[in-house]
Amino acid sequence: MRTTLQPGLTNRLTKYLRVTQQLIEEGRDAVSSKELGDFTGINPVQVRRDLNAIGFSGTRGVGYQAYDLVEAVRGILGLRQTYNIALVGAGNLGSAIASSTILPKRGFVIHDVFDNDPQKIGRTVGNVVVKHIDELKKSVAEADEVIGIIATPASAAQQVADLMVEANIRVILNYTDVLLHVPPGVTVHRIDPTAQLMHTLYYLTQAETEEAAPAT
Ligand SMILES: NC(=O)c1ccc[n+]([C@@H]2O[C@H](COP(=O)([O-])OP(=O)(O)OC[C@H]3O[C@@H](n4cnc5c(N)ncnc54)[C@H](O)[C@@H]3O)[C@@H](O)[C@H]2O)c1
Repeated sequence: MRTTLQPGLTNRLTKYLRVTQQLIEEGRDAVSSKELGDFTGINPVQVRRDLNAIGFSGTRGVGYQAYDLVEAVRGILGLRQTYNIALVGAGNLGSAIASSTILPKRGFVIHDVFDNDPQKIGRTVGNVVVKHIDELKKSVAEADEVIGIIATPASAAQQVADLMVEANIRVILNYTDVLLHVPPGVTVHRIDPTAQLMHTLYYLTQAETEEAAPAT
């Protein structure tokens, strides 16, 4: 049975995983807690504490073995080697996502792309032939897709989410600005660049306020 991790720890481990995978792709064998800290914005002391907590240790002066770290974190997070994804919306954004070379490197395969526009069905985006949205349920079951991406206009998002839920998709990445309603057991992640900007601007404003404040 897998140990239940605190959401904060899960979130940080995911960040360490992303950075370490990136460094491996850049040819690195080892990674230090300072680097993990620098690239994630997490204090290196916290990095060491987190990796200790999952039973992973490094070597002084060398750091952590990058491959072993990736495997350890993937194991702790219960990640499979690959995930098949169903993407709905073969427009500008959907085509860009389907053509991404980064996703497959990280084990995320856009296995099926769906649309409802007859002009798009049968066309290829990335390496995938666009299917009609009516085929979603059958295709999702066949390819064991547990992740769905919504890249349709906002007006279609809830309807598409309902189809995904019916098809047993458990994680939905929603690129539209609609707040989706899904039953318990289904997780929705909204990709919202404005939220990221607001988050970043908050820290920028804070730093400026601190600089402007007279020293005590
Ligand atoms: N979060 C972000 O970073 C980000 C960035 C860009 C776009 N977006 C959003 O992503 C969405 C897609 O943007 P785009 O520029 O690719 O739009 P687009 O119009 O180019 O593509 C939308 C596609 O969805 C299809 N579609 C419409 N209704 C459908 C349905 N019911 N079932 C299946 N397919 C359907 C259309 O035929 C079209 O191919 C929009 O909601 C946009 O606001 C988000």
